[in-house]
Amino acid sequence: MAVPCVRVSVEDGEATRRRLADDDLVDDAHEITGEAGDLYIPVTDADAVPDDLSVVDFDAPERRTQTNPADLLGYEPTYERLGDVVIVDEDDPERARDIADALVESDVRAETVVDRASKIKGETRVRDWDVLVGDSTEAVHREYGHEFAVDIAEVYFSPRLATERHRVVEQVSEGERAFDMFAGVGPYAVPMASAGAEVVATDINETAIEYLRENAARNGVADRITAVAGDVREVAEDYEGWADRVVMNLPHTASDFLDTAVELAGDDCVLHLYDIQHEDDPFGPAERAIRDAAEPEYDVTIETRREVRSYAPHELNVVVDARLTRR
Ligand SMILES: C[S@@+](CC[C@H](N)C(=O)[O-])C[C@H]1O[C@@H](n2cnc3c(N)ncnc32)[C@H](O)[C@@H]1O
Repeated sequence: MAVPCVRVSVEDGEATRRRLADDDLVDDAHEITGEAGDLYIPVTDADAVPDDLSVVDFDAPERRTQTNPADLLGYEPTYERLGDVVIVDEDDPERARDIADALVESDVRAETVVDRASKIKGETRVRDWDVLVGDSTEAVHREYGHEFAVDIAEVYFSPRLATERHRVVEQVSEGERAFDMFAGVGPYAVPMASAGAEVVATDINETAIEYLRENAARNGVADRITAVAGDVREVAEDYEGWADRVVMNLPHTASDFLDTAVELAGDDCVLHLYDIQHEDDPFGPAERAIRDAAEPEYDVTIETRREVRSYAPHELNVVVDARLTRR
C-alpha cells in the first residue's frame, strides 16, 4: 500500500532521515526503501514535512518487528542451538510444546525443535529425543571457525564443550601426533588437524566415524586425519608409543582406559583426561589414576586442573592435563 514518503537522493538520505527523525516524522512501521538512485523515507505526517523536501506516495513495505519467544510466552525459555536444530530441555511436555510453538512463531530461526527425552546412555552416549518441530535431527554446527555435521539422534555431541575443546586445540603445535580416543564427529580431531597435527581418531560408533570423515573433508583436513571405527583398546595396538597428545573425552569412564593411553604415549606425551567427580575432590581421582597407570615408567606432571562445567548438584565435569615424560 502506498504511504507518504520523502524522496531524496541516496547521498542526502542519512542527513534527511536525521532531520525528519528530529521532528519525530519518520514512520517506523514501514521500511526506508531505495529505488533508482533515490531513497523513500516513510513519514507519519506529510503536511508537517518541511517545504524544501518533496513528498510522494510510494509503496514502502511494512516493517517486520522482531518477536522474541519470551514476548509470546511471558517468560524467557531456556534452549540451545546446534545449527538449525534448537534443543529445549523440559520435564513438562506441555511446556516443551509451548516453547517449540513460540520458537516457530518468533523470529528465531528454528527448522527443527527437539526436547531431551532421555539421559545420554550406553557406550555411544547418544540420547533419545522428542522431535517437536521438523523431521530431521541432522545439523551443521559451527565452532571456532570449523563446521561439524552431526545427527544428534545417532551420535553424541554437545556444543557446551566448545570453549574447553578450543583450550586444548590451542596447545597443539605443527607436526605433533595427536590421538583422540573417543572422537565423536571430530570436534577435537578436526581443529587439531587444522592446527597442524597428524591425528588418529577412534570411536566405537561407526556413524560418528562416518561424520568425522565428512567433517574432516568439509574443513579441508582429510589428509591429516586417520579415522578408525572400533574399540580404542583394539585400535591402539597399532599405535604403541606413537602419540605426543592423547584426548580422553569419555567422562565417567575415561580413567578405565588409562592403560591404553599409556600404551599410546610416546616419550613425552600430554594426556587430557575428562572426569566427573564430587566437588569435594574433583581432581584427585583422575590424578591418582594417571599416576597408577603411568608410574614408574613415566614421570607425571599435572599441568592443568580445570572445571569444565557443573554436571549435577555437587558434581563437576573436570579435566586434568598431565604430561608423561619417559624416565
Ligand atoms: C562423550 S562422547 C565425546 C565425543 C567427542 N569427543 C565430543 O567432544 O563430542 C564419547 C564418545 O566415545 C565413544 N566411545 C565409547 N566407548 C568407546 C570405546 N571403547 N572406544 C572408542 N570409542 C568409544 C562413544 O561412541 C562417544 O562417541
